[in-house]
Amino acid sequence: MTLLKIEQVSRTFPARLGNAPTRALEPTDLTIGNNDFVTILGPSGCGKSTLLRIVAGLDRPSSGRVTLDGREVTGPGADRGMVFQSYTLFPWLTVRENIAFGLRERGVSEAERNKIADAFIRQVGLSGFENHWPKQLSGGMQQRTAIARALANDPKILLLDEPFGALDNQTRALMQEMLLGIWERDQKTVLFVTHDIEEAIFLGSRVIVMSARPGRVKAEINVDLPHPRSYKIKTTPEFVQLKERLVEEIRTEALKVAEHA
Ligand SMILES: Nc1ncnc2c1ncn2[C@@H]1O[C@H](COP(=O)(O)OP(=O)(O)OP(=O)(O)O)[C@@H](O)[C@H]1O
Repeated sequence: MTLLKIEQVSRTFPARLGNAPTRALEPTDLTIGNNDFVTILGPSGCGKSTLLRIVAGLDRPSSGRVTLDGREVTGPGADRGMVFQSYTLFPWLTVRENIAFGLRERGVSEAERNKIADAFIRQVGLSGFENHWPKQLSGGMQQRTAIARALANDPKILLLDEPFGALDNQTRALMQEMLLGIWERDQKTVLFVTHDIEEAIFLGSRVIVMSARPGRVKAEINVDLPHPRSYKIKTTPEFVQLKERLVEEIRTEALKVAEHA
């Protein structure tokens, strides 16, 4: 069943300070089904974040429309859970309070929201850190908290914009496994932006490759690797073959960017 529909969505940023307008996104179509895990891969500046921000309702398209569960997106809403690359926790709230923030806004009782928050704290492996402040956490732990905060609102779709981009490789690999484990268990719908090819394949059921700016969908590749996936899958011939194909696709686009730089 279709959950998210992106129809002919484009974005041009208006001219500023004598600069020409920036065409960030060509008219783009994308359909995401319930429980899909879709990864969007593309060279720097191809409009990945722009597309995600439009789906989140943080920006408006210049043309086209986005519908979530049949309703047009016109602004932010609790039906979409967002996680960014930069750490966005509220510094004045503890881990538990950060995770329970949306529930508090919705008027859920303290006992109930603590119960829900603690369940997500366990899921993301943060037991024992409930009462820590964000500044006491590593980058990986902050992102675990941000993911738990997004999940605690039980959104229809999770929107993740390079959530592991600032983490070291070891932490990043562990976070990928954690997120995939949650998806495999709870069957959430996820739209995940990355420029890391391995990450896009390991996590995704489908990889969307975007072209160089102005971005458009250049290729859609199904990832038919079995679940549950462990990190060991990254060295299988099937994985390596997919990786080689995507390296070629991305390289072509990156070269176009370099030629115009
Ligand atoms: N608010 C804005 N005003 C003007 N131009 C913008 C704005 N936001 C983005 N752009 C431009 O639109 C293009 C696409 O940007 P976007 O951040 O969506 O790319 P991206 O694919 O997410 O890049 P990266 O992988 O480097 O994060 C870029 O050329 C960027 O400079």
